[in-house]
Amino acid sequence: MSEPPVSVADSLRDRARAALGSRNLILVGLMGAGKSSVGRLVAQQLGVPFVDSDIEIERVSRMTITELFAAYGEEEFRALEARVMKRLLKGGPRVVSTGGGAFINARTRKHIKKGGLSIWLKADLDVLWDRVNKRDTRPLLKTENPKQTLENLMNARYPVYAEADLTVLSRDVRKEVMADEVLRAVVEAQKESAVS
Ligand SMILES: Nc1ncnc2c1ncn2[C@@H]1O[C@H](COP(=O)(O)OP(=O)(O)O)[C@@H](O)[C@H]1O
Ligand SMILES: O=C(O)C1=C[C@@H](OP(=O)(O)O)[C@@H](O)[C@H](O)C1
Ligand SMILES: [Mg+2]
Repeated sequence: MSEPPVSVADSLRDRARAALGSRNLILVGLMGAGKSSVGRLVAQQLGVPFVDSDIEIERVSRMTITELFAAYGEEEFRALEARVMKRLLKGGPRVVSTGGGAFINARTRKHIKKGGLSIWLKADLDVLWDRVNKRDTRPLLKTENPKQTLENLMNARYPVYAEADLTVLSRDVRKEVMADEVLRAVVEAQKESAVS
């Protein structure tokens, strides 16, 4: 009996799942890049658990990110974030979406590099701004000129995000298209490491 035809989408999913193996896939990048929403779709496609470090931080602290920043400041938030990330990365495979500052913190970055395959969702300022200015849940953008603040963060952080294992351009296309591009990047990375 002949095999049923395998759809292109199924084979991309299967190939990405095989390429990931038991590693975690960790999404990094600036606020608004789509880490939380695209990460969730990628996990569904791969059939592995999804965790978002911000949601996990809010769960363990029983406070919102905004409340944490207001009560304890950014430094304490980063220390908590580092501890939560270390724990989330212990098991695998998982898709882990990080908060935008996680990969910038040296301790957290070390956990991420050790904990799996990192992928930078890279976007330009206008794409990010269009997305983040619709909500006021991001304490770092509560400034007089939040678009300028976002641009300053881009300038400071992009060289660090560039240390991620993989990069995918986050643009104005559907989240499902972005999720497919992430899967494709995972497959391509595996092919390249097999050749070298
Ligand atoms: N590819 C996309 N197309 C349109 N809107 C998007 C896309 N990716 C994310 N968004 C929207 O942009 C906002 C920020 O996305 P989110 O996933 O929270 O980003 P991050 O976690 O990187 O800050 C959300 O409202 C989300 O629905
Ligand atoms: O860039 C940052 O430093 C932050 C990004 C946020 O997550 P998202 O990138 O998911 O918005 C959240 O962790 C916190 O507001 C700080
Ligand atoms: Mg997020």
